Amino acid sequence: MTHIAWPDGASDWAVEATGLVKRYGGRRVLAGLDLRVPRGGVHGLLGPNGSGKTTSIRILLGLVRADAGTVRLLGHEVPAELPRVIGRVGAIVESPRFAPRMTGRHNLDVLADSIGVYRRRVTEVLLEVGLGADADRDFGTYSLGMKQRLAIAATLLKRPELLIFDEPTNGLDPVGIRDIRATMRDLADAGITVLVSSHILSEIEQVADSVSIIAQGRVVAAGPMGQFLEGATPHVRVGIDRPVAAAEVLRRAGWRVEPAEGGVRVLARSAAAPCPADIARELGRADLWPDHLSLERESLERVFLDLTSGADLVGAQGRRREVA
Ligand SMILES: Nc1ncnc2c1ncn2[C@@H]1O[C@H](COP(=O)(O)OP(=O)(O)OP(=O)(O)O)[C@@H](O)[C@H]1O
Repeated sequence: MTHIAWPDGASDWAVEATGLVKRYGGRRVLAGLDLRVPRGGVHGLLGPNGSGKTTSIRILLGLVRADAGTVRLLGHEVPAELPRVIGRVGAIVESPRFAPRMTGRHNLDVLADSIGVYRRRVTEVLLEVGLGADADRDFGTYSLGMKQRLAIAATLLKRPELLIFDEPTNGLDPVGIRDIRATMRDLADAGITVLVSSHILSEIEQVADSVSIIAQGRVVAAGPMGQFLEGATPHVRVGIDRPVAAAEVLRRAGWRVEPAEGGVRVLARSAAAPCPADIARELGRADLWPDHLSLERESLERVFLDLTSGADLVGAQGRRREVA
């Protein structure tokens, strides 16, 4: 059972993978994975470590052969028609290798020559990723974030329509992460489709227009980002120094209550969102006084955790969150 929330009639996919199965030894790493990436925007492929993100991406790029299933990249079947489409796709799957004693620009010049791209394109791509000012420094002196941006610049040389990045912010500091995020946003705004994998929710939440959540080798939820959060009812976060007593009172009053840092989280009694004033009144009657109450929207994090938390995911399908 999956939760797919693409708009009716959506059909313009940059990536369309159906029923992908991959086994390593006796182990099934992909278990019938269906992945749709709409043309345009940033699409996040979000999943815990080991869920099959890299394997899926490698299959999309024809680097690994699936045991079953089909892949279409920009409308072409992969791997059969790969030569016809690969020039329109840029990817970073592993750490790219550049020469440390050559400048960023020189590294790209060499690459441009080898793939038959004019060198003036090198200047353009360096500017596109914000490396204009550092282009003439040795690659070895770059921060990790700058190295990663140079790798992105390299993928842009051929003016791709689709970019695929596997965990591009791994190992970066917060500034590097922010820069990569901004770069991905800029590229998408310029009309390139960006598919980016990550196991870090907040990163995807901040940059992606749509998302596929992958767990144990399958896509368990997918759709435009707004769909995930819209369907979810808001909850009230209650900051209180006696959370156990507060939870008891609120449960008796009919709310669903969960522990939360510094207090409790109150979920809907019915389809309507819980009302902070009602909660405050109930607590006040029991001589319990919260230091704050805030109405919060469900975050992608909660949806993700519900969908990917081992036992729930496999066994208790009824408990899964509907996002459609
Ligand atoms: N070449 C291989 N041989 C054997 N097992 C593999 C191989 N490649 C991947 N695996 C296994 O397949 C599973 C999925 O790996 P994959 O790298 O696709 O996941 P991932 O979601 O990208 O995880 P991570 O974020 O940790 O990279 C893992 O258990 C991994 O150990």
